[in-house]
Amino acid sequence: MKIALLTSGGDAPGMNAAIRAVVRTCVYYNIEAYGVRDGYKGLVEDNFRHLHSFDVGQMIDRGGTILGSARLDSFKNEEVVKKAIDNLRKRSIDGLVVIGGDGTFKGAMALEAQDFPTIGIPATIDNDINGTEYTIGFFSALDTSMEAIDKLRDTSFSHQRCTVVEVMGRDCGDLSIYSGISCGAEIVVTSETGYNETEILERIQKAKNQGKRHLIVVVAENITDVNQLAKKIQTNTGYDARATVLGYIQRGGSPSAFDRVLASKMGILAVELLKEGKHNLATVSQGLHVNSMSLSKVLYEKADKPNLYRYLEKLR
Ligand SMILES: Nc1ncnc2c1ncn2[C@@H]1O[C@H](COP(=O)(O)OP(=O)(O)OP(=O)(O)O)[C@@H](O)[C@H]1O
Ligand SMILES: O=P(O)(O)OC[C@H]1O[C@](O)(CO)[C@@H](O)[C@@H]1O
Ligand SMILES: [Mg+2]
Repeated sequence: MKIALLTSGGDAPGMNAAIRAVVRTCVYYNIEAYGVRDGYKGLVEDNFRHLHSFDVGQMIDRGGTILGSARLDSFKNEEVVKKAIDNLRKRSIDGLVVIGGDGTFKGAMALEAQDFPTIGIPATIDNDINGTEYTIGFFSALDTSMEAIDKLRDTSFSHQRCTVVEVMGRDCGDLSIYSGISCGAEIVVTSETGYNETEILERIQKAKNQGKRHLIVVVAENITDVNQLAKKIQTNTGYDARATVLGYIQRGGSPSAFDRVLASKMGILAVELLKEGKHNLATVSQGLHVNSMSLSKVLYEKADKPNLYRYLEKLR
């Protein structure tokens, strides 16, 4: 049997641990593993490499992805997907493991629609895949944002400032809300909370009137210009205000223990599913366990996520 694997979309800490687990599990079961360079781009350009056990040594602790990643918009085109499948079939590859976010999973569904057996492993700092409680990379990115906001708190307190911090997550507020809980932020704004500038300014003004020395406001990306918001806070509330965009540091760095374990469990399961002839599935985290679920369900069925804002309210 031959299995190919790729990483796609934004890189996430723990992708290397997932690659390692897929390759080493293949070696365990006498399956040939082939790494594809730069996501779907390498699939279309026929950029494959046979991977051995030693090729994935010394990397469980490394951020990024040794296979490289890319965004290939043309993969939405059926002809481009067919070209990728031609390359896979030419090499007699029996199944493919794709490691990435929701977009990557849509690519997996496009491959399945053309009858190519595919398994998705969720890896994105955004935690925006419905059917899995957590995605690989999310908690590592959270550690990074938590450490950064802790540092901002030091200077924010010292200078009696209102500190506005922009956190990544595309359209999903999870990284922002978890950052807010773990750093004790006073206000968190995400697409789920909605953006009501007047109300935010009123709340900050109220904190000032109550004698609060400083404030942390976490704002998810794609909501508003945080520099402009800081200016408005300074003009309207009496706080000196500054904005910081955390940006791509959230994508890098060594994966946390949680992400390494999650990636290892999911990598093993992905290979075992293909070995058993199962596909069109994603690996998902459910509590402390790793399970599998159909790609369409994982993407489109609304998950019953806990309402984390509840915790924030009580901690204010
Ligand atoms: N509808 C689709 N059909 C086929 N392929 C798709 C589709 N959507 C996305 N893809 C492929 O998946 C790649 C990765 O998707 P995307 O850029 O959305 O990142 P992602 O996997 O969601 O990761 P992240 O959001 O963490 O950066 C795209 O560049 C494209 O090649
Ligand atoms: O790397 P790019 O293409 O700028 O994408 C940025 C996006 O990717 C993510 O970092 C996830 O990988 C999102 O949080 C962000 O919106
Ligand atoms: Mg995505």
